[in-house]
Amino acid sequence: MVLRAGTRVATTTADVVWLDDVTKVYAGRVRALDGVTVGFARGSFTAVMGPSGSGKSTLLHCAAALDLPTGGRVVLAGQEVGALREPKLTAVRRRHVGFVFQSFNLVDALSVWDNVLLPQRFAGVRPDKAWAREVLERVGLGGRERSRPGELSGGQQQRVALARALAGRPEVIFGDEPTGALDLSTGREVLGLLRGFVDAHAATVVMVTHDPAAAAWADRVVFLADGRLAGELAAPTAQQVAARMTELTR
Ligand SMILES: Nc1ncnc2c1ncn2[C@@H]1O[C@H](COP(=O)(O)OP(=O)(O)OP(=O)(O)O)[C@@H](O)[C@H]1O
Repeated sequence: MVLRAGTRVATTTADVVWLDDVTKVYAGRVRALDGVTVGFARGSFTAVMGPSGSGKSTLLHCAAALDLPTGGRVVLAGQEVGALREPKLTAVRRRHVGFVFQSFNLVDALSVWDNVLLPQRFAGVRPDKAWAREVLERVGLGGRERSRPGELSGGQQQRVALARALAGRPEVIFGDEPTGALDLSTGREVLGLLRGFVDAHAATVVMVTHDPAAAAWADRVVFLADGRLAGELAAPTAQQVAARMTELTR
């Protein structure tokens, strides 16, 4: 099948994101991903784990259309990413993807409310303010709309980032160590919120983490080793995940 820019691809599965034999080579020699085929179904919560340097961030970046693969295909929200060029690529990302990073990445000069609506404004879409308000309520920040990020705790800032990721009703939310900078109980709250949005709103979450306890909140854990898929676990427990990680790092 020849795919043109903007072509919508009919996949046979309910996958919101699909990587088909994806390879990513950096600087012509570092094979960060090597023939990875994996899909992320609508309404699912997936954790991506693997030893340091195994390709987790690269997978996330390729899946989120932040980077293009060297080989293979990435289909995001029905669009073949590799067939798109800027500014269409950015438009697809802004419209269909939400991000939650370890470092929150909020704009300090803006209020909580303006941070939450920022991606939609960048995307040039009319913000759904009623939904944004509801999302802020759900993450426990109703009434803090006028606060600045610097006035909030780390956990509250990550909840703002979560509200921002959800406010545009993205097809998929990517988390890059979203609890990495949080203490245990605050991290649990954020994971519980992500889990709640998957269960109640059929949100789709793909999260890179090093923490087996965080991965245990997911429906499935996908393991990477040396840029290749190294198995997966459904309905994982933290103990199972930790045991698998020990095998992979041996
Ligand atoms: N921009 C880049 N240029 C060159 N090599 C890169 C680049 N980004 C990543 N790599 C290399 O690709 C491989 C995979 O890196 P990646 O960051 O995806 O792994 P990771 O599993 O996320 O690692 P970590 O757990 O340490 O964050 C590593 O060997 C890394 O050094």
